[in-house]
Amino acid sequence: MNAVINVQHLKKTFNKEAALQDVSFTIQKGEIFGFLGPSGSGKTTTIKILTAQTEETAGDVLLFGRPANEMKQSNNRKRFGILTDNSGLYTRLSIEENLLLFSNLYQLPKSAVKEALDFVNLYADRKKKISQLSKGMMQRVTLARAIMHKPELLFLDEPTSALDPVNTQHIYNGLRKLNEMGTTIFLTTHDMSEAEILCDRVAFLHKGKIRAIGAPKDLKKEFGDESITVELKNGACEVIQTGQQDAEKLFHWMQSNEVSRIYTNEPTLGNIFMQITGSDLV
Ligand SMILES: Nc1ncnc2c1ncn2[C@@H]1O[C@H](COP(=O)(O)OP(=O)(O)OP(=O)(O)O)[C@@H](O)[C@H]1O
Repeated sequence: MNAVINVQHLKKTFNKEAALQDVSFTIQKGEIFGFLGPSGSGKTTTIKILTAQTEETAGDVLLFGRPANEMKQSNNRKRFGILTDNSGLYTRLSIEENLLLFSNLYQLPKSAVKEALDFVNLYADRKKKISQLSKGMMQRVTLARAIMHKPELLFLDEPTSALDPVNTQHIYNGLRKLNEMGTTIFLTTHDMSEAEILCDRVAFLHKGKIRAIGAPKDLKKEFGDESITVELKNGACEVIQTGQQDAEKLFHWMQSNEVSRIYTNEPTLGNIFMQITGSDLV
């Protein structure tokens, strides 16, 4: 077993209100794992517990086989990186100066700063002061800091929530490369297309409970029907099943050159979330 994260029966209450209820999951080395849920479902609370910023009320939380609170120890800090919305950047310093400070702290070579700036597409803006940055640029600087030391485990809380499509794509490519080099990634999002594009497995979190967990393609198979839609040249739209009976219909339309388009009726992760919980992801 190569579990990087192992969470069993995790519970967290704030003033007697349950934020997490009996949450269990494991994440293997090299996975990109997505925690999907609407606002208030408990995503950030989970990241805070995993990164020892908040204590659990009950349950077992192991990182690299050790209790999560040991990750606070200085010899363990280098093993993971965290991106949250609480930036902790020095606003009067430039982007580059902030990253240089961080690289010194972790005794990284100077080249790590350039690499991190390229990762988040900010090399040209490196002299800008943090106080002058847009929300999306700030998010990219925080991400640069989180990945700079090439951690074994990376926590990303809504990593692209403030980014435009071009930078979002750039970050996705960077995260894939980092993952190929061995970094395990735990990310939270309520963007289901982000989860589909990036994640090997996802968990659906709703009101502090995991409602489903699995690879996006397996969840789609489990919760989808096997129908396909056939659009005919006369404008009609026919939904047919993938069995013998409807195969004959399809054969007939194809033979008589009536088919304009064919597509599967695969549900999106958002459809599945709605089907399971009765509510939207946003
Ligand atoms: N420090 C706190 N004190 C009291 N309640 C809290 C605290 N932190 C979180 N909560 C509550 O716990 C629940 C889960 O919150 P959490 O921030 O984990 O949700 P989330 O899924 O990350 O939401 P979002 O997508 O909006 O960030 C919410 O009901 C929230 O109000």
